[in-house]
Amino acid sequence: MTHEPRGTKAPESRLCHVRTLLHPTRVTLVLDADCRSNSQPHKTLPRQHSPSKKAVNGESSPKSKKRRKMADAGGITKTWIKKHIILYTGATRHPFTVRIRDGSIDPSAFKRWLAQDYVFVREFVPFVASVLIKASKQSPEDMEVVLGGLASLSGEIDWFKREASKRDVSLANLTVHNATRNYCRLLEKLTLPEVEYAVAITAFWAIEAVYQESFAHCLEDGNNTPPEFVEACQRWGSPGFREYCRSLQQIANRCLEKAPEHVVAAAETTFITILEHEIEFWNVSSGGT
Ligand SMILES: Cc1ncc(CN)c(N)n1
Repeated sequence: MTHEPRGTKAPESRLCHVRTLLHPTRVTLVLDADCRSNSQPHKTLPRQHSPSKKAVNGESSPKSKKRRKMADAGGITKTWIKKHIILYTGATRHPFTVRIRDGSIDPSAFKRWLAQDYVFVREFVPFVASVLIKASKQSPEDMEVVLGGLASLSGEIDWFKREASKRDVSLANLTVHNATRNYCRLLEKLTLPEVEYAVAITAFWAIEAVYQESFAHCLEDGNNTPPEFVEACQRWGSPGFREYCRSLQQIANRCLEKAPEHVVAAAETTFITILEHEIEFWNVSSGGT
């Protein structure tokens, strides 16, 4: 499957037609007639066109005023979380992680997740490396935050190998599920040099934030997380990882405030697409194909 440059449909018009159906083990996304179905390619890359000078300078259009308001309200990404709260909750409170938290997780579901996420993380490395290259051209501070994330992936890959061997999960000759393959293809597209930094850093933040929120919930008060899964939850649910995600979010907000309208629109579409992919990915872990 290849991803074409994104279409012209505004994210707002798509999202008002999205519903999620909750089921004990999976979250189903339902898109109405004028939205694409789940099986169609995701369109996330910015269209190549020249924005007007006003849009570039972000000066006086009603949209740029709206953006300034969003910045004052705690950042554009925060307003997107609120705007797309159904999808966001679908990704961050998925039955898979909720079951880890309440202790009812099937160990075979955890093993399935482990193997698929190992595949994902290996593909995540070149994506993060591409964000690092883009960050290095923006600011030394951004570069250091992204470099920290990239460096930690080496330990993460080792952790997956150790966990797999502890749990008798073979990482050789894995069957890669469609949801994993599709998500990896999205990462590949987002790795391209022509993807704007604002879009790439927003994607990076969203990917990390879903795991942070999901696994932090498994450690919050009232949890019944079985001891054998606590280490996994701490990997992404720790205060340190939360701080790192906040730094990514601040970088994304800063870039989005300065970006032309078409890049902001592309970043929002990418944010939505990532939430959809995260849900599909959890669904596989919960027993889907
Ligand atoms: C699918 C997925 N999403 C996010 C992460 C966190 N890096 C991950 N490991 N896997």
